[in-house]
Amino acid sequence: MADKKEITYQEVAKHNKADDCWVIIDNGVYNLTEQMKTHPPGPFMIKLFAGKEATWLFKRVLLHSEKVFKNKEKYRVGTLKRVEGEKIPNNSQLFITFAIIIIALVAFFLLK
Ligand code: HEM
Repeated sequence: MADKKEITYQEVAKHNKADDCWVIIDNGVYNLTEQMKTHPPGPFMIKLFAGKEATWLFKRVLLHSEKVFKNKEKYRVGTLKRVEGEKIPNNSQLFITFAIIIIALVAFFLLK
């Protein structure tokens, strides 16, 4: 079964481009190359996590319905083979920092 295929982080990290984008959500590895092109807020949100861990933000986006959670299984390429002590990059903090700066700028210009 394709689902059982074990994929190392080293392999995921190679798929870090706009035309070849794999992400990690929980223990699954997903090929979101096609979904990135049609992603409602734009490709940027998914591109930021290309070849990386995306679980934290993916689960917190309230606009991600049950359907999105279920549908993602169609894009699953395998299961992540975790290696003890291996650090997997995650750009959630970068996203949050970026969002806070934008919100602060908007608030500044609206309230001044
Ligand atoms: C602030 C960040 C994000 C926003 C506002 C956002 C918003 C959305 C919206 C509105 C949809 C459509 C929902 C629907 O059809 O019911 C969607 C779908 C989806 N999003 Fe996001 N998203 C964000 C980040 C991410 C991230 C980080 C990932 C994974 C790396 C991701 C993966 C997906 C996937 C796989 C779908 C389903 C696409 C499909 O089946 O065609 N999103 N997102």
